[in-house]
Amino acid sequence: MNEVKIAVLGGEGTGKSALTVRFLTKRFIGEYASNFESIYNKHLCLEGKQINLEIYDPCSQSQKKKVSLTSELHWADGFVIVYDISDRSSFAFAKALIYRIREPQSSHCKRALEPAVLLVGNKQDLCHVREVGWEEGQRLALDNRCQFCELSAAEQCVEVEMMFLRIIKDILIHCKLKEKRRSSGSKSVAKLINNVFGKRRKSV
Ligand SMILES: Nc1nc2c(ncn2[C@@H]2O[C@H](COP(=O)(O)OP(=O)(O)OP(=O)(O)O)[C@@H](O)[C@H]2O)c(=O)[nH]1
Repeated sequence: MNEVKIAVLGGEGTGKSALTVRFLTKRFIGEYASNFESIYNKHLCLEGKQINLEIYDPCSQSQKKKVSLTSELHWADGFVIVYDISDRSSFAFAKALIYRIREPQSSHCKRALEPAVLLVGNKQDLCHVREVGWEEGQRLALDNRCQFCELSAAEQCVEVEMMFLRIIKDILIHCKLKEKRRSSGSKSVAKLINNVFGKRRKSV
């Protein structure tokens, strides 16, 4: 069983809960409790692999709050960073979150490889009052080795599902690479030990 942990982060009211609930229940209910944090659990089968998925949806976070993320960086295998395309300040907050995740010292928290990140421009149905261009989102993602998409939790069920499946697949690829590195690392340590003791044995 593969364990996959995703933290859904972003500015206040960007639609973190709407996206999470849409993925888990296929529904958009409009208003979501924002005064408590939740970890949702879901079992799924993806490309023949059994996955135990946990999704962390924090309680309402003030954008003025310091972007510390220490516990999230220890807990999560991947991040969905959400901004609202009709709210420029939420894009600035998403940028700060991505910079924090990509800081060199952050990668020491849980892993040898940097975590998977998917940047999401939500509320695409509000494109008539758009404040953040599609290209800006794409550029931020490209510059920081993130995946990117724009969608609407309110109007697009399939796209939301595809978005979560995309980050899960990305996390599984990262896990595979990590295992490969670990096993090739232990092989080279074994080789080194063998060389050293092999040489000693010869000289006795
Ligand atoms: N038009 C539109 N509204 C949306 C969309 N997604 C969420 N909303 C609305 O945006 C508001 C905030 O959504 P939430 O899901 O509570 O956002 P959140 O990021 O979890 O909010 P906090 O936990 O308070 O930070 C709600 O009124 C939602 O109905 C969307 O795709 N389009």
